[in-house]
Amino acid sequence: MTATAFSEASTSRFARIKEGDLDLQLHYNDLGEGAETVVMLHGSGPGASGWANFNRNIEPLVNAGFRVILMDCPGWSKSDTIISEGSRSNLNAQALKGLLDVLDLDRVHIIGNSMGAHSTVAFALEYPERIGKLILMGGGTGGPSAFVPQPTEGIKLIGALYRDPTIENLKKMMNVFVFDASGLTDELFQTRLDNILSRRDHLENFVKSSTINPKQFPDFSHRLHEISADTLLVWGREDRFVPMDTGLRLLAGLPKAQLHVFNRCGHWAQWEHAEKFNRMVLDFLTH
Ligand SMILES: O=C(O)CCC(=O)/C=C/C=C(\O)C(=O)O
Repeated sequence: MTATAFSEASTSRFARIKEGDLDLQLHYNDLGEGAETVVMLHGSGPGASGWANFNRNIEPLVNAGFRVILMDCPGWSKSDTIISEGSRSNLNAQALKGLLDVLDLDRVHIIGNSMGAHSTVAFALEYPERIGKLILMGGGTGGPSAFVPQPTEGIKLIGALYRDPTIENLKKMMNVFVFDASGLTDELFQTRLDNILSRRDHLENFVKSSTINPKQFPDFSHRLHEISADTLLVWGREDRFVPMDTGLRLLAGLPKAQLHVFNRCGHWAQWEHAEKFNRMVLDFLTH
């Protein structure tokens, strides 16, 4: 399959999941065919989606013979909206379990970005028999940084954009996402703003959730030793959303972890350093 052979629209799918107390329609993109499947979980910014976060990372995996599933978490993109009163990491993990059951997938590799990485750790703790290898970028535990005041400037900008979704606030947030903002095009800003404004219910419910429970992503540090999966941690040295020392804590706590830190890189390592990131991921998954 080549880069032009698939698009968001042609790979867009919906599934009804019933998992515990969740009864939701989830949106996902389904690409490629292969005995092994890689699930990608996006971050928590307004307008995020599997496609928005990972569109630079799908093709090499599909070409290498993996099936790729991009799950849009409850409350994002074309998935049903939700108010999260407890741990959003566990809520997303529960939703993923439901989706894997519907798709009849026993065991998957997971790539999680930020909130997606927090959710991957929750999934690995809840359903250890369902995971292969893990790749965590800019997240994995909601624990505090030892060095950077919290909430970080990036997380504050996410909150401002949720409350007031203007192009100005979007640009402020996205300029902090990356180390080098020159790659952010007007088209990218506009696509993201369209995503944001198309689901006001998601924005309102995110703000409600954060008001009910400001700690949506619990600190899993004390349970990291339970995860026996091979894990690749990837961080941007200049991450202004989830600071790099969080990656060091994951490295210390996860028994089979290795860490790669990109310099000249913000919170979106998979986008800013896509080529090298893709090579590293393929090497990690196939050896
Ligand atoms: O609050 C946290 O720890 C997670 C923040 C987070 O998930 C931010 C992600 C941002 C994106 O990658 C995005 O919106 O595309």
